[in-house]
Amino acid sequence: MGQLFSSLMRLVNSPKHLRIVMLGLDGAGKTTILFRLKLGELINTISTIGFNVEQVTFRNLILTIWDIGGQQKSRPLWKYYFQNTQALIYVVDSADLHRLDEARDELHSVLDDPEMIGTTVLVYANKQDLPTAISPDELTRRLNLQALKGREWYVQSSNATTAAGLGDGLEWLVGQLK
Ligand SMILES: Nc1nc2c(ncn2[C@@H]2O[C@H](COP(=O)(O)OP(=O)(O)OP(=O)(O)O)[C@@H](O)[C@H]2O)c(=O)[nH]1
Ligand SMILES: [Mg+2]
Repeated sequence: MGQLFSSLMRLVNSPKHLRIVMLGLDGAGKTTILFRLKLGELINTISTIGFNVEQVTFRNLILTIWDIGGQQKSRPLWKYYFQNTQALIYVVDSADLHRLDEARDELHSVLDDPEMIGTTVLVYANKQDLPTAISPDELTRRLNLQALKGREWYVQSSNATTAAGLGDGLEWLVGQLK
Protein backbone atom coordinates (compact mmCIF):
# COMPACT_ATOMS: atom_id res chain seq x y z
CA MET A 1 0.00 0.00 0.00
CA GLY A 2 2.81 2.38 1.04
CA GLN A 3 4.65 1.53 -2.16
CA LEU A 4 1.56 2.14 -4.26
CA PHE A 5 1.04 5.49 -2.53
CA SER A 6 4.63 6.61 -3.11
CA SER A 7 4.44 5.53 -6.78
CA LEU A 8 1.26 7.56 -7.15
CA MET A 9 2.87 10.57 -5.48
CA ARG A 10 5.85 10.30 -7.82
CA LEU A 11 3.44 10.29 -10.76
CA VAL A 12 1.54 13.31 -9.43
CA ASN A 13 4.75 15.24 -8.71
CA SER A 14 6.58 14.26 -11.89
CA PRO A 15 7.16 17.29 -14.07
CA LYS A 16 5.05 17.83 -17.15
CA HIS A 17 6.82 17.68 -20.51
CA LEU A 18 6.15 20.18 -23.27
CA ARG A 19 7.36 20.02 -26.84
CA ILE A 20 8.31 23.39 -28.32
CA VAL A 21 9.58 24.18 -31.81
CA MET A 22 11.71 27.27 -32.35
CA LEU A 23 11.78 28.76 -35.83
CA GLY A 24 12.75 31.98 -37.56
CA LEU A 25 14.95 33.23 -40.37
CA ASP A 26 18.66 32.42 -40.38
CA GLY A 27 20.63 34.68 -38.07
CA ALA A 28 17.62 35.67 -35.93
CA GLY A 29 19.24 34.28 -32.76
CA LYS A 30 17.55 30.89 -32.19
CA THR A 31 20.64 28.89 -31.30
CA THR A 32 21.95 31.70 -29.11
CA ILE A 33 18.61 31.66 -27.25
CA LEU A 34 18.56 27.86 -26.90
CA PHE A 35 21.97 27.71 -25.24
CA ARG A 36 21.33 30.82 -23.16
CA LEU A 37 18.31 29.01 -21.74
CA LYS A 38 20.08 25.68 -21.39
CA LEU A 39 23.51 26.77 -20.12
CA GLY A 40 22.94 30.37 -19.01
CA GLU A 41 25.89 31.32 -21.21
CA LEU A 42 26.54 33.17 -24.46
CA ILE A 43 27.97 30.74 -26.98
CA ASN A 44 29.53 31.36 -30.37
CA THR A 45 27.23 29.97 -33.02
CA ILE A 46 27.51 29.03 -36.63
CA SER A 47 24.42 28.84 -38.82
CA THR A 48 22.53 25.66 -37.96
CA ILE A 49 22.38 22.92 -40.55
CA GLY A 50 19.67 20.54 -39.34
CA PHE A 51 18.65 21.13 -35.72
CA ASN A 52 19.65 21.35 -32.08
CA VAL A 53 17.44 19.94 -29.37
CA GLU A 54 17.76 20.54 -25.64
CA GLN A 55 15.67 19.98 -22.53
CA VAL A 56 15.25 23.04 -20.36
CA THR A 57 13.65 22.86 -16.92
CA PHE A 58 11.48 25.87 -16.19
CA ARG A 59 8.90 26.30 -13.40
CA ASN A 60 8.82 22.54 -12.76
CA LEU A 61 8.15 21.83 -16.43
CA ILE A 62 10.49 20.05 -18.79
CA LEU A 63 10.58 21.92 -22.07
CA THR A 64 12.01 20.04 -25.02
CA ILE A 65 13.03 22.82 -27.38
CA TRP A 66 13.79 22.05 -31.01
CA ASP A 67 15.89 24.75 -32.69
CA ILE A 68 15.67 24.27 -36.44
CA GLY A 69 18.05 25.88 -38.94
CA GLY A 70 16.44 28.89 -40.63
CA GLN A 71 18.33 29.19 -43.89
CA GLN A 72 16.06 29.33 -46.93
CA LYS A 73 17.14 25.88 -48.09
CA SER A 74 16.26 24.42 -44.66
CA ARG A 75 12.76 25.90 -44.44
CA PRO A 76 11.00 23.16 -46.47
CA LEU A 77 12.12 20.81 -43.66
CA TRP A 78 10.45 22.80 -40.88
CA LYS A 79 7.14 20.97 -41.33
CA TYR A 80 8.67 17.64 -40.31
CA TYR A 81 9.00 18.98 -36.75
CA PHE A 82 5.41 20.22 -36.34
CA GLN A 83 3.67 17.07 -35.10
CA ASN A 84 2.60 17.15 -31.42
CA THR A 85 4.04 20.62 -30.92
CA GLN A 86 2.46 22.50 -28.02
CA ALA A 87 4.06 25.85 -28.78
CA LEU A 88 6.01 27.74 -31.39
CA ILE A 89 8.76 30.15 -30.43
CA TYR A 90 9.34 32.41 -33.44
CA VAL A 91 12.52 34.47 -33.30
CA VAL A 92 12.91 37.68 -35.29
CA ASP A 93 15.94 39.92 -35.72
CA SER A 94 14.13 43.19 -34.94
CA ALA A 95 16.91 45.21 -36.58
CA ASP A 96 16.97 43.33 -39.89
CA LEU A 97 14.38 45.65 -41.42
CA HIS A 98 14.80 44.40 -44.98
CA ARG A 99 13.76 40.89 -44.00
CA LEU A 100 10.70 41.62 -41.86
CA ASP A 101 8.32 40.83 -44.74
CA GLU A 102 10.10 37.54 -45.31
CA ALA A 103 9.89 36.78 -41.56
CA ARG A 104 6.13 37.57 -41.65
CA ASP A 105 5.46 35.35 -44.67
CA GLU A 106 7.38 32.41 -43.23
CA LEU A 107 5.54 32.72 -39.90
CA HIS A 108 2.10 32.77 -41.51
CA SER A 109 2.93 29.84 -43.73
CA VAL A 110 4.00 27.82 -40.66
CA LEU A 111 0.79 28.72 -38.82
CA ASP A 112 -1.33 27.78 -41.86
CA ASP A 113 -0.09 24.19 -41.58
CA PRO A 114 -2.88 21.88 -40.30
CA GLU A 115 -0.52 20.44 -37.64
CA MET A 116 -0.15 23.92 -36.15
CA ILE A 117 -3.85 24.72 -35.68
CA GLY A 118 -4.34 26.40 -32.30
CA THR A 119 -0.63 26.25 -31.39
CA THR A 120 0.40 28.97 -28.95
CA VAL A 121 2.99 31.40 -30.34
CA LEU A 122 5.68 33.29 -28.49
CA VAL A 123 7.54 35.78 -30.70
CA TYR A 124 10.90 36.99 -29.48
CA ALA A 125 11.52 40.50 -30.87
CA ASN A 126 15.22 39.78 -30.58
CA LYS A 127 18.34 41.97 -30.93
CA GLN A 128 16.69 44.89 -29.12
CA ASP A 129 20.20 46.12 -28.29
CA LEU A 130 20.85 47.08 -31.92
CA PRO A 131 20.21 50.73 -32.78
CA THR A 132 17.78 50.08 -35.66
CA ALA A 133 15.68 47.54 -33.75
CA ILE A 134 11.93 48.15 -33.96
CA SER A 135 9.73 47.86 -30.87
CA PRO A 136 7.56 44.83 -30.06
CA ASP A 137 4.46 46.89 -30.97
CA GLU A 138 5.89 47.81 -34.35
CA LEU A 139 6.94 44.19 -34.90
CA THR A 140 3.40 43.06 -34.07
CA ARG A 141 2.15 45.22 -36.93
CA ARG A 142 4.91 44.23 -39.33
CA LEU A 143 4.24 40.52 -38.71
CA ASN A 144 0.47 41.09 -39.05
CA LEU A 145 -0.19 39.20 -35.84
CA GLN A 146 -3.61 40.79 -35.38
CA ALA A 147 -4.74 38.60 -38.27
CA LEU A 148 -4.12 35.42 -36.25
CA LYS A 149 -7.34 33.80 -35.12
CA GLY A 150 -7.99 30.94 -32.70
CA ARG A 151 -4.66 30.95 -30.92
CA GLU A 152 -2.81 32.81 -28.17
CA TRP A 153 0.23 34.84 -29.13
CA TYR A 154 2.59 37.28 -27.44
CA VAL A 155 5.57 39.39 -28.50
CA GLN A 156 8.44 39.63 -26.01
CA SER A 157 11.38 41.95 -26.54
CA SER A 158 14.70 40.20 -26.04
CA ASN A 159 18.43 40.43 -26.27
CA ALA A 160 19.82 36.93 -26.44
CA THR A 161 23.38 38.09 -25.85
CA THR A 162 22.48 39.25 -22.31
CA ALA A 163 19.43 36.96 -21.89
CA ALA A 164 17.21 40.02 -21.29
CA GLY A 165 13.56 39.11 -21.87
CA LEU A 166 14.11 35.39 -22.44
CA GLY A 167 12.76 34.31 -19.05
CA ASP A 168 9.81 36.70 -19.28
CA GLY A 169 8.86 35.17 -22.62
CA LEU A 170 8.99 31.63 -21.22
CA GLU A 171 7.00 32.76 -18.21
CA TRP A 172 4.16 33.88 -20.50
CA LEU A 173 4.40 30.70 -22.56
CA VAL A 174 4.24 28.23 -19.69
CA GLY A 175 1.42 30.28 -18.16
CA GLN A 176 -0.58 29.52 -21.31
CA LEU A 177 0.32 25.84 -21.41
CA LYS A 178 0.01 24.79 -17.76
N1 LIG B 1 23.39 42.08 -31.06
C1 LIG B 1 22.75 40.90 -30.92
N2 LIG B 1 23.22 39.83 -31.56
C2 LIG B 1 22.56 38.65 -31.38
C3 LIG B 1 21.42 38.54 -30.56
N3 LIG B 1 20.97 37.26 -30.60
C4 LIG B 1 21.82 36.61 -31.40
N4 LIG B 1 22.78 37.43 -31.89
C5 LIG B 1 23.86 37.11 -32.82
O1 LIG B 1 23.29 36.82 -34.08
C6 LIG B 1 24.07 35.85 -34.78
C7 LIG B 1 23.20 34.70 -35.25
O2 LIG B 1 22.70 34.02 -34.11
P1 LIG B 1 22.25 32.48 -34.16
O3 LIG B 1 21.76 32.14 -32.80
O4 LIG B 1 23.32 31.63 -34.73
O5 LIG B 1 21.04 32.56 -35.19
P2 LIG B 1 20.05 31.39 -35.67
O6 LIG B 1 18.68 31.95 -35.62
O7 LIG B 1 20.31 30.15 -34.90
O8 LIG B 1 20.46 31.21 -37.20
P3 LIG B 1 20.37 29.88 -38.14
O9 LIG B 1 20.99 28.74 -37.39
O10 LIG B 1 21.14 30.26 -39.37
O11 LIG B 1 18.92 29.65 -38.45
C8 LIG B 1 25.18 35.41 -33.81
O12 LIG B 1 26.35 36.15 -34.12
C9 LIG B 1 24.64 35.85 -32.44
O13 LIG B 1 25.65 36.14 -31.50
C10 LIG B 1 20.94 39.72 -29.89
O14 LIG B 1 19.94 39.75 -29.17
N5 LIG B 1 21.67 40.88 -30.12
MG1 LIG C 1 21.01 28.30 -35.43
